[in-house]
Amino acid sequence: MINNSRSNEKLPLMEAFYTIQGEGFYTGHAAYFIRLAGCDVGCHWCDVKESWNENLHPTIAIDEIVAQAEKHGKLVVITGGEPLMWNLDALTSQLKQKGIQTNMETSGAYELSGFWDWICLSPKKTKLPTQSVYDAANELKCIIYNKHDFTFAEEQAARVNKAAKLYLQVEWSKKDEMLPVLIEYVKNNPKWAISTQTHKYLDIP
Ligand SMILES: C[S@@+](CC[C@H](N)C(=O)[O-])C[C@H]1O[C@@H](n2cnc3c(N)ncnc32)[C@H](O)[C@@H]1O
Ligand SMILES: Nc1nc2[nH]cc(C(=O)O)c2c(=O)[nH]1
Ligand code: SF4
Ligand SMILES: [Mg+2]
Repeated sequence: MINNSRSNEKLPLMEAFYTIQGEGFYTGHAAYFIRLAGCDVGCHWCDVKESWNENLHPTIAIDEIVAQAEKHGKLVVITGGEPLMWNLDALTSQLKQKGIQTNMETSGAYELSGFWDWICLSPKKTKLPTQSVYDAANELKCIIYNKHDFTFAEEQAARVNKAAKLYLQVEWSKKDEMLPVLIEYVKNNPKWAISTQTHKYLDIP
């Protein structure tokens, strides 16, 4: 049941910016990113470790986050940090009331909340996804840092719902070493597609 009332709830916000989605199924599409603070999953290669401690970022009223989002197109990507550490029902229902598409980037480590048009699940070994996110994910995006990550990716593909699109994305610092391996893997296992962090090549946020 969507809560239609305006809310005074707040969420910890690291940053919000209008850019081009760099990864996964929506690569190339203009999107307003809302990066919520807080994450305890602890990926050693995480490219946004500044987001981990929510106490270092302000808490902002959801009304205000939505008012800013409204100024920038019709597609929002909620990311973090780990966005599912927070209940996202109020934020996503308000965005939808404004006619904005709600996409999310998540590790799936917490129970699903919110009302979503698209969920990108990027599972992590340190804190596996909940069943609620395996069931709802629209795409599975597994990060390849070393060869063992292909095994982990196959295990995750077996757990996610069968409609989810499957992507392998090279960990940025390992791309010179692992991208050729990833390319061969996808040629041999064509149920997967490659996702690259195109925004880093384009030098945009
Ligand atoms: C920073 S995370 C935030 C959302 C959520 N915590 C998650 O991990 O899905 C956004 C996306 O960036 C990916 N990512 C983070 N660091 C990366 C890196 N060094 N190389 C490639 N992808 C990375 C994550 O796996 C995830 O798909
Ligand atoms: N351009 C751009 N695309 C992205 N896709 C997922 C991102 C994220 O950090 O969640 C991201 C990001 O930080 N920038
Ligand atoms: S789950 Fe996401 S935000 Fe958290 S450490 Fe891993 S990549 Fe970074
Ligand atoms: Mg990023």
